[in-house]
Amino acid sequence: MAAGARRITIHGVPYRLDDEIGYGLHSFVYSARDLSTGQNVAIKIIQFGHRALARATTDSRRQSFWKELDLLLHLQPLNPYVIRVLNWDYREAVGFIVMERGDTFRDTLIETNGSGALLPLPLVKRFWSQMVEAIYYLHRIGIVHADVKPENFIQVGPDGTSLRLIDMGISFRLPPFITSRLKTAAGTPDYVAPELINARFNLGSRSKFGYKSDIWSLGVILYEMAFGERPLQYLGDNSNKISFLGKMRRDLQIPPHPDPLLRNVLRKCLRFNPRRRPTAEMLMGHPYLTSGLAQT
Ligand SMILES: Nc1ncnc2c1ncn2[C@@H]1O[C@H](COP(=O)(O)OP(=O)(O)OP(=O)(O)O)[C@@H](O)[C@H]1O
Repeated sequence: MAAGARRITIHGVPYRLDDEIGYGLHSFVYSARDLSTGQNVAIKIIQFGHRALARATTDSRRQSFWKELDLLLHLQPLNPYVIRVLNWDYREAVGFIVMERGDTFRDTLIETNGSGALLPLPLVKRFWSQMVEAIYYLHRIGIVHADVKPENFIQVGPDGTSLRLIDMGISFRLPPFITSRLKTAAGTPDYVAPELINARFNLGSRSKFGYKSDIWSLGVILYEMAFGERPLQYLGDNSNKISFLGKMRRDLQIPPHPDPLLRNVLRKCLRFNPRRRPTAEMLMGHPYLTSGLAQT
C-alpha cells in the first residue's frame, strides 16, 4: 500500500494514512491520524496475499495476524506496558491493528550514543524499571517475549519516557527454535542469550530457559544504556558474535561503572548459566530499583 494521504475507515473511525514507519515479515506499519479525535496512531496492516512479503504464505499471514491480535487483546488489561490497541479489523484480504504511536527506543539509543553521550542515570533507571515490569507481567502469565530488544520498546507519552512493548510475534507459544529466533531478531544476535546458541543447549528443558533468556536480553539493553554499546559489539559481524556465544562458558565481564548497584544487576542478568540469572520479580526487588534515585 503506498504511503501519502490515503484514508481508511475502521469501524466508523476515519484515519489518514501517512508514512510507512516500519515493516516485518507479515506486515507494514504506517503512521496515521485519527481524523475524529486528531490522535496520532500507528496502523499495522497485514495484507494476507501481499507479494512483496514473499517469505510468508497467505495462511501464515492470517495466522500471524490472529495470533498477534489475540495476544495483544488478552494482554491489554494484564500488562500496562504492552502497546495499547485502539481499534482493529479483519477483512477478506487484509487485517488492521490500530495502536498508540511512539518512537522506538532504538532511535533514542542511536541519537544519544551516536553523539558520544550516555543517557542520564535517572533516565536509565526509569526505563529499566519499566522494561523489567513489562517482562514481569508477561512472565507472570506464562509468556516469554523471546525477542526483547530496543526496537521492541516504543516510547509514548508527552515526554516520551513511558515505554510500551510491541511485537509479540514469537512468544513462548511458538517452539523456541534457534534458527527462527535468530532470523526474527532483526539480523543481530546481540540480544540473544548464549543458551539459545549453544549447541549443548538442553532442548528438553527449553521452556524453563525461556524466561531467563528474556532476562539476558534485558541485561544487554541495560548494558547498552549504561555503557553506550552492547557487550558483544566489539566483535563486529554476526558470525563472530554467534561463535563467541556458542563457545561461551563463563559469565560476561562487566566494566567498572559509577553505580555499583547497576553493575551488580548487570552481572546477574548476564550470567552464562540461565538458572543463576534473577527472575523479573527479583529484578523488581533489587536495590538498584528499590533504593530510589538518591542512589544514582
Ligand atoms: N505502535 C508503534 N508506534 C511506532 N512504531 C511502531 C509501532 N508498532 C510498530 N512500529 C514500527 O514498525 C516496526 C515493525 O513492527 P512490528 O515489530 O510489530 O512488526 P513485526 O512483528 O516485525 O512484523 P511481523 O509480525 O509481520 O513480522 C517496528 O520495528 C517499529 O519500528
